[in-house]
Amino acid sequence: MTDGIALDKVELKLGTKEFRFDCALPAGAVTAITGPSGSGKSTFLNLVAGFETPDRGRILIAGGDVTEKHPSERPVSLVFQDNNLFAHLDMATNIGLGISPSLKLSSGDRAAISQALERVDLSGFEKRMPGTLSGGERQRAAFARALVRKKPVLLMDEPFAALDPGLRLSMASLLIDLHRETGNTVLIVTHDPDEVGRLADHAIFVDHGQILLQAPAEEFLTRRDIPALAEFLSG
Ligand SMILES: Nc1ncnc2c1ncn2[C@@H]1O[C@H](COP(=O)(O)OP(=O)(O)OP(=O)(O)O)[C@@H](O)[C@H]1O
Repeated sequence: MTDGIALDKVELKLGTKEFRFDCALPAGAVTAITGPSGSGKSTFLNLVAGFETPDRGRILIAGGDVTEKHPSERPVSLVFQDNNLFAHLDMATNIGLGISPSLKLSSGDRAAISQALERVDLSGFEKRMPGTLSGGERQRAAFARALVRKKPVLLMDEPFAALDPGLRLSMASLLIDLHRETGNTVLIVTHDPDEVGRLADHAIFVDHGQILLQAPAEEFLTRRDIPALAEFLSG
């Protein structure tokens, strides 16, 4: 049993692809999910988020069995590459959806939304529409939406992949700051070994639907004995 996240002998078949995940990820740490394209990184995250349900095995979050729970009932918030903002809703409303899907927001909730916008350097953006924001601003807004949910687990699927290198660095340092403040458990899917070095305490390497290595980030980045990992690390 773990306070973090466990995939306990999880098996899943999607089309012709088979996935087997059996691992425990530590609470309060940033774990990078890496691996070649098509290896199963997003599927791993989808199992934790509840967008996929295992054929066998269990998913545990903070010691609780969430295997049969709907995504909305799991103690997680999500940030994806395309940030999932609704184009026809202003920023305060988009972020409010993180608190209440029915948008029954109290004045306290509205204050929390403004605070979260401030925290990601978007003060005063409440009435702006997503289409009027730059890519980096939209991604910061997605962080703000994750922040207001105050969930113990943050799941991110290549959240910085669409950003230019400078923005990628500033978003990474924002993530590190937010992680220090909240102490939450973070899973981040990334293609980029440099991002593992910058952000992660631990890393797992997925290949053909299985975990080939789980290790502290420093060890992970220096291992050369697994050919697929060596290839991934050499870029
Ligand atoms: N619903 C599905 N039905 C059939 N095959 C699927 C389904 N979902 C995913 N797959 C396949 O499973 C494999 C793993 O997909 P997944 O998206 O988890 O990989 P990934 O490691 O995140 O890849 P990438 O880095 O390219 O985003 C891929 O070959 C994909 O085509």
